[in-house]
Amino acid sequence: MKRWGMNLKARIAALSFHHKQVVLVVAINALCLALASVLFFSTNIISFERNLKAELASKSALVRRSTAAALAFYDRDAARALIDAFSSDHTVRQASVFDAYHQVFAQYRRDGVQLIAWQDLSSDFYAEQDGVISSFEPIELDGQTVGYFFISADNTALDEQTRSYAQIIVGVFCLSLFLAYILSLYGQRLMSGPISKLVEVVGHVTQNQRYDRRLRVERKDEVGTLIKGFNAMLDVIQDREKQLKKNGERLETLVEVRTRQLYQRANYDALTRLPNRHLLMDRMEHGIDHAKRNPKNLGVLFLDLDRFKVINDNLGHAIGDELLKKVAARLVKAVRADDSVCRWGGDEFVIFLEHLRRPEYAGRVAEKIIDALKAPFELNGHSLHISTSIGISVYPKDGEDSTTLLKHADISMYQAKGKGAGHYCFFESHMSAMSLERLDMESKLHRALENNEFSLHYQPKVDLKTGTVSGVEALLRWEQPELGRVSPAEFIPLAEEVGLINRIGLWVLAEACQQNKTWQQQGFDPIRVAVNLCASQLADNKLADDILSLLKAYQLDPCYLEVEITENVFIDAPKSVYRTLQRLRNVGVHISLDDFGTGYSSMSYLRDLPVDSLKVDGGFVRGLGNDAASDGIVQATVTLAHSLGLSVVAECVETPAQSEYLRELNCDYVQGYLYGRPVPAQQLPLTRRADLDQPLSPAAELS
Ligand SMILES: Nc1nc2c(ncn2[C@@H]2O[C@H](COP(=O)(O)O[C@H]3[C@@H](O)[C@H](n4cnc5c(=O)[nH]c(N)nc54)O[C@@H]3COP(=O)(O)O)[C@@H](O)[C@H]2O)c(=O)[nH]1
Repeated sequence: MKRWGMNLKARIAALSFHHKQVVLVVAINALCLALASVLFFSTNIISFERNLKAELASKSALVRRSTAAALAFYDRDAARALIDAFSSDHTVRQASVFDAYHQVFAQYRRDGVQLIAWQDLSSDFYAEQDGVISSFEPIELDGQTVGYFFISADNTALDEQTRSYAQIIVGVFCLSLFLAYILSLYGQRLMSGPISKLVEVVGHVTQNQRYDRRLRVERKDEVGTLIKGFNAMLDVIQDREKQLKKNGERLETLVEVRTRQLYQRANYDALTRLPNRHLLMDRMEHGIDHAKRNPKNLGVLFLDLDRFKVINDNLGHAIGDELLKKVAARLVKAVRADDSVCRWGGDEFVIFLEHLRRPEYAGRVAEKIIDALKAPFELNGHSLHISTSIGISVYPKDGEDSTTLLKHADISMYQAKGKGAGHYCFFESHMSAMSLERLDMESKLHRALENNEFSLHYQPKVDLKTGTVSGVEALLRWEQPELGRVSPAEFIPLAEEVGLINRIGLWVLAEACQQNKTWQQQGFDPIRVAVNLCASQLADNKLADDILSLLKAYQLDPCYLEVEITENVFIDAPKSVYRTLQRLRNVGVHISLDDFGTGYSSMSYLRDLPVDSLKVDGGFVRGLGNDAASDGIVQATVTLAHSLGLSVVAECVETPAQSEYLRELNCDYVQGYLYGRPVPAQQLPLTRRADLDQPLSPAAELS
């Protein structure tokens, strides 16, 4: 039963809304009809039965009144005549009149009906049997019971009536159910037709994802409002859909652009727009794979710009960046379209040559590149000169994978740097070991300051007129526990490259100032101590402050400090370098131009430089007396310096002849092995008067 109920519930739930409503209406109708039928049926049957009984009771009353006299006069015939009248009434089964002594007085019975005896009569007023109704009552006359009357009749009329009522009820019930069904079908169609359409449109919208269908609003009731609302909702959805589509398209474009940007960012250098190292490696790998299948040469050129750091530090990063862009453009122009020019990082570029007929042709490309960079770069009113050192490795000779080829090109680039600016160098197998050495030295150099491995040696400068030591040049020495003494010519360029020179340079300045003060405190005549400064130190805007602080800290008069700078620091130098030097000079620090004659010297620029003396390069001094050009240069330098009010120092004076010659040329000061090699402070042969023809002997050492 429970299962049946659940099945019915499930079936009803599965019905459409329209059918549910029909079922509901029919069910309610059936219920009402059933109730009405039961009510109608029961009231009618009851009243019919009551009528039958009333009729029987009135018949009984009539007979009792009529037979009372007959009983009183014991007139059986009269009573029988009255009773027999029932024979015409086919419903009466039997009628019996009993006298006061309960004896049958008169009787009628229909054929086949068994007569009832006095003793069978119950005291009930109506003793009912199935399909029979009866009446049994006393017959009274003047208040005295003179007899009894019993009558029974068929109840079949009631059955017939019941049956006919039932037929009517069933008929009416069925007809009205049918009508209710038909009417509710029609009514529901009328009511829920628009809802069905609504459902259909919803289905269409959901299935096809198209929001252009609309329902006609034909009604003004709730369904009409619902349809209006539904249409409005579709309008909103359609608008949203359009918006979404537009947004989607915009997003797609954005994703495309971003993907392109990401690709660009991942594979290209943001500044120069050249492929970056990632894309280069990719291209190299691809090229090597190809070359493995179709044997051919590939070239890798590793470029490092010379002096870029100086320009960048001096003129600022903005100009440095512009310069890199212009260099990149010239590189691209210098090589063929199928060669890959990539920015490796900083001022380093790599050019990958995929079509190299012969390994040596890579050298021609290098030459082309060096030539391409020769013309100055005009930037922000500066005419900048830059060159590049190029290392070359060739596949398959120098390596069969991209990493090895790059490493070998890098190593040979350092070799090229060793040759001076603007050179190239092919990789050779012995270079690997040299490169490892360099790396090793680099790491040792990083620890040298902390480990107190540096010291200063001092070389005297002698006044040619008085023969006295007028000053000393402080020269840095590095005593590395494992490598022994490392030449400054070797480690100073390395310190510049790895960015350690400024820290080391500051240490040199502090040490030299302190030592000079110590000499003064020890009672020696005050002398000037010269310290070499390189370009990146001068590019540091804090340099003047640092030097002034040191002088103050060691209470050294600025006139006892000299800084030696090379002409190269002025090439493309920003105003700040001049300001630094001018500031130092203003307080009395002596400024000397080292290696004079080897750089870009020109009369006009010399006039404006904040310098006090020129130091003739040792190369010219060595040529004195042997080489007319050297003689001429030294002579011209002395004349020029004096005409500008500058003093002249000649370095690397090794022989008395050179010394004599310099005196004749009117040179002011000399420095060289002839007067003393660079030695530690304690061994410095400081003399008040130098013997110009003899090197200072350790015997003359002051203590
Ligand atoms: N920025 C800094 N540079 C420095 C510092 N200390 C040294 N240096 C530079 O290193 C280069 C090599 O120096 P060094 O090996 O000390 O050579 C110097 C002298 O020893 C050498 N010299 C001196 N007299 C003679 C001589 O008669 N003959 C000869 N063959 N060599 C001699 O010359 C070098 C001095 O050169 P210069 O500076 O040009 O006066 C060198 O470039 C140093 O400048 C430092 O602290 N900071």
